[in-house]
Amino acid sequence: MNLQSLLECLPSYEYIGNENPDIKSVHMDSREVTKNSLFICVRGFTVDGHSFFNDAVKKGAAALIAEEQLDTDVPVIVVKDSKRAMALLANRFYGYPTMDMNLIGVTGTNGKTTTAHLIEKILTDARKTTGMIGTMYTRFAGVEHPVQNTTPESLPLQKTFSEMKEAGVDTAVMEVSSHALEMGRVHGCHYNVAVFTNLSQDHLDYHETMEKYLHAKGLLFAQLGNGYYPEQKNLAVLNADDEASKDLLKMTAAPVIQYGVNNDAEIKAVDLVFDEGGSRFTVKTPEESAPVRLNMVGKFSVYNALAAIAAVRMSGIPLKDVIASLEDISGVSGRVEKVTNDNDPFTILVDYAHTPDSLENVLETIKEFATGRVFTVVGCGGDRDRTKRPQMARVAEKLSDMVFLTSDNPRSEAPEQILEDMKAGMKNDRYSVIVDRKEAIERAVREAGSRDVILIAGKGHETYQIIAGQTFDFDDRIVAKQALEALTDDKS
Ligand SMILES: CC(=O)N[C@H]1[C@@H](OP(=O)(O)OP(=O)(O)OC[C@H]2O[C@@H](n3ccc(=O)[nH]c3=O)[C@H](O)[C@@H]2O)O[C@H](CO)[C@@H](O)[C@@H]1O[C@H](C)C(=O)N[C@@H](C)C(=O)N[C@H](CCC(=O)O)C(=O)O
Ligand SMILES: Nc1ncnc2c1ncn2[C@@H]1O[C@H](COP(=O)(O)OP(=O)(O)OP(=O)(O)O)[C@@H](O)[C@H]1O
Ligand SMILES: N[C@H](CCC[C@H](N)C(=O)O)C(=O)O
Ligand SMILES: [Mg+2]
Repeated sequence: MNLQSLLECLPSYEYIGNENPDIKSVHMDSREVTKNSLFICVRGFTVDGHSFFNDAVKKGAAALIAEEQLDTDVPVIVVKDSKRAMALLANRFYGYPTMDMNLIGVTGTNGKTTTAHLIEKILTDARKTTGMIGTMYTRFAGVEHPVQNTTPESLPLQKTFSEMKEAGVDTAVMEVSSHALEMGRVHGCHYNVAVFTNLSQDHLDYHETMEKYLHAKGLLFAQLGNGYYPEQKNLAVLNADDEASKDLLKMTAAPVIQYGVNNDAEIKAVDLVFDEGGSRFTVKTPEESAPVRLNMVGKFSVYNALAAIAAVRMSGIPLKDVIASLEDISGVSGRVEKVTNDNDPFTILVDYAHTPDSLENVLETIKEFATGRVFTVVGCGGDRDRTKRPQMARVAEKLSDMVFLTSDNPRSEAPEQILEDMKAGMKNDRYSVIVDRKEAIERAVREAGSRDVILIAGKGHETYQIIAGQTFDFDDRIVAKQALEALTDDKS
C-alpha cells in the first residue's frame, strides 16, 4: 500500500512533501524495522520511540510517523498522538480484519481469561474456527503464540487479526484490559459482543479512582455497534449482580442481555448446589431451562459460565450443546489447578487470584469444603496497585489458618517493601514473611498436615518470576510438586 493511501485513515496530520513510497510493513519497534517500512515513533512509559528514528531509517524505514518534526531525509508525517494514529493506521494497513469476523470482547476485573476460554470451548465444539487473544497466549489455527500483554498494542493486535482472517477464523474471543481501552489499543476493533464479568479494586496505580477504572471498562461497551441495523448484530452482556452494570448499561447503544444469580436477569442460574468438585444449577433463558453440572468450583465459576452462555446467544448454538461444552471443562490452566493427587496427604491448589476480590472468592470456596486447615502462600506484584497489598493480606488472613507472605513478581520494586505494604493489612500474627517464593512454598508444604489445603495464589499459569527487572524460570506447580516429592523422600 502506498503512503498517501495509508494516510487517508488519519483525520489530520502534517506532511510537507509529496513523496509516496510503497509501504511493505509497519513497525513501532526500531529493532524490528525492515526495508520499505513505516516506523511509528511512540512515546512510551520507559523510553521515547522518537529517539530511535535514525536506527529505523538506517534499517530501511521509508517514512516516519512522529509527534514532532525530525531531521531526516525520509518523509516525516507529524500527528498529535502517534499511539492513536497507530491504531487507525494498523487497522487500515491490515485491511480492517475485524470487519470480516465475529469479535467477542471480554472485560472486567476478574474472570476474563476463564470466561474467554469457556466461550472458545463452546464455539470450537460447535465447529466454529476460533481465535483467542488473552493473558495466556494468542491461539488460532492450532498454534499458541506467547504474549507480553493481556491485550496487545494496536499494531500487533491488528496483525494478529489479519493472520486470523487468513487462517479462516470465524469468531475471535479476546480479553480486553482496562489499560488497553484507556490507551486506545483496541481503537477501531469491530466488536459484535462485549462481555462484562465484574468490577472490583485493581490497577488504581494506573486509573487512580474506581470511577475512572469503570469508565475505562465502559469504553468497550461504548465502542460496540448500536444494533440499529438488523444485519449488524451486536450484544452487550452484563452482570446483573454487579453494581457497575447499571453504569455500563447507559454507556452502550447496543441491545443488552444480563446474567446473574441474585437479581433479575435473562440468563439466570437458580437452585444452586455447590460441592467440592463444582456446582449444579438450573440455567433459565428467555426460551428454556436446563440443568447444568459445572466441574469448576465456586460461585464465581457459575458467573463465568453464565457470561459464556449469554455471549454465544447470537451464534445459534443450541443451549443443550452449550451446556455440554461447559460440562466438559474441568478448568483453565493455573486457575484453582490441583497439584496433588487424591492419595497425597493434603491438597495443593495453584490459582491466579491477584486481587482482593478474587482471593476472597477462591478462599471462601476452599473454606466451604476444607476439612483441615487452610494455608495461603501469597504475594503482590511490584509496579502495580500498591493499595491492594494490605487488602490482599487482610483477606488472606481472614480466611486462612496460616499465611505465608512472599514475593510475586516484584518487577523493579524491592520485595521487602512490597511485603511491608502487605504486612500493614495484618491484624494478628498467624503469618510468616518469607521473601523467597520457593522457600515459602516449601515451608507451607512441610508444615501442612493431613487434610489441609495449601492455596498458592497470584501467579497461576505463569512460568516465570520477575525480580529486579530480570525474568527467571519459576512455576508454582513445579515448585510445589518438587516440595511434595522432597517431603515424601524425607519420610521414606
Ligand atoms: C505500562 C504499559 O502499559 N507499558 C506498555 C508499553 O510499554 P512502554 O510504554 O514502557 O514502552 P517503551 O519501552 O517505553 O517503548 C516506547 C516505544 O519505543 C519503542 N522502542 C523501544 C526500544 C527500542 O530499542 N526501539 C524502539 O523503537 C517501543 O517499541 C515502543 O513503541 O508498550 C509495550 C508495547 O506495547 C507494552 O508491552 C507495555 O506493557 C507492559 C509490559 C505492561 O506491563 N503493561 C501492563 C500495565 C498492562 O498493560 N497490563 C494489561 C493487563 C491488565 C489486567 O490485568 O487487566 C495488559 O493488557 O497487558
Ligand atoms: N468471575 C469471577 N469473579 C471473581 N473472581 C474470579 C472470577 N473468575 C475467576 N476468578 C478468580 O480470579 C482469578 C483470575 O481469573 P482469570 O485469569 O480468569 O481473570 P482475568 O480477569 O483474566 O485476570 P487478568 O486481569 O490477570 O487477565 C482466578 O484464578 C480466580 O481466583
Ligand atoms: N494482568 C495482571 C497480572 C498480575 C499477575 C501477578 N502475578 C502480578 O505479577 O502482579 C497485571 O499485569 O497486573
Ligand atoms: Mg486474563
